Amino acid sequence: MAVFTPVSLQDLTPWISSFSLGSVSNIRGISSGIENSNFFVSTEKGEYVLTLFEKLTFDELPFYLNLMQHLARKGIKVPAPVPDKNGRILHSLHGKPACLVTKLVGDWQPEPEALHCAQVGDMMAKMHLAGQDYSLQQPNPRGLEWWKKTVPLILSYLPVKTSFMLQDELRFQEEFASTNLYWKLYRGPIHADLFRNNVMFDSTRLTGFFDFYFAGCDSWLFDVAVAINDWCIDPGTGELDSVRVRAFLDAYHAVRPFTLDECAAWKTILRGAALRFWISRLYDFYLPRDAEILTPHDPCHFERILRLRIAQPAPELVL
Ligand SMILES: Nc1ncnc2c1ncn2[C@@H]1O[C@H](COP(=O)(O)OP(=O)(O)OP(=O)(O)O)[C@@H](O)[C@H]1O
Ligand SMILES: N[C@@H](CCO)C(=O)O
Repeated sequence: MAVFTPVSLQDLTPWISSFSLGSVSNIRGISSGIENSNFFVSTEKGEYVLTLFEKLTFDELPFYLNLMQHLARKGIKVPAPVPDKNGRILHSLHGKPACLVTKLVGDWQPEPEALHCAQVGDMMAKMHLAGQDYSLQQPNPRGLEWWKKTVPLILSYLPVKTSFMLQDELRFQEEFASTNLYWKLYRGPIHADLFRNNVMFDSTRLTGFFDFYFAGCDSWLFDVAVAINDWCIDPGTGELDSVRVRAFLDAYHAVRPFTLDECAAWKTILRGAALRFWISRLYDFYLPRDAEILTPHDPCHFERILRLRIAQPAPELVL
């Protein structure tokens, strides 16, 4: 279930007249997704995706929408926000912030292979480089500051040993964030949530990254680590698959070579990326915002991944 705010063809007809897209012939709610209300919209000019933002505000959205526009203009495969006749990309519909973006062809890939991972690594590196001159700034909304604020809220729900492990890892990450090494890592706008279900493929061809609504400025390596912890694992165990890891990292490195500092930080950042989703999943599990709607993701999955990343040597960033 995902359409929280219904939109009818009658609602859309006057609304779409502020765009140069001709008339609208169809609107279909999209059933996946749990954050926003999404619709496929057919117009005389083609197919688009309409999003009504259920939580993000008018003040928060310019960072995300302008980033997508900036990246799309530089040839990065992402949905491009469609400007209206006055050039505006952020709108209002039924009192909610809304935008129209280009529709990506294809579907997400639930069982990626090396050829998928290589394309994601390649496009991510290109996206990081393209984001270097993006003018808006926003810290990663699910970065260290959010971890520090959120962990105390969930500790009381956890078995004592688990809560110790969570606090130990948070301390470890805080110490790392105070080192010179951490601050020497390349940083800029990152997607920060580039899981399998946020990348579209048309058969085996990558057609775009989407769902930028957790993006923020953080280390590029953190973006790589988030993706590796999802694209290159056995979902049953969390173990890394060396073939897919190599395909991803080599493709990224071929576009934007990893630095020696990044090699030194890699294991810690991989752990941090696992911690980030362990915390958010614990938070959604124990403190759900809309209990009747959300089916929370399994937090244990990322507890398992974190334990593995702590126990095992990290894969070589560069061979
Ligand atoms: N630009 C796009 N082109 C094609 N399909 C899209 C596009 N944007 C969204 N979709 C479709 O809508 C679905 C839901 O989108 P999305 O993942 O952004 O949902 P959400 O509710 O915003 O976030 P979440 O993934 O956190 O639940 C996607 O799985 C995809 O099928
Ligand atoms: N990708 C996240 C959910 C959306 O941010 C997760 O799997 O926990």
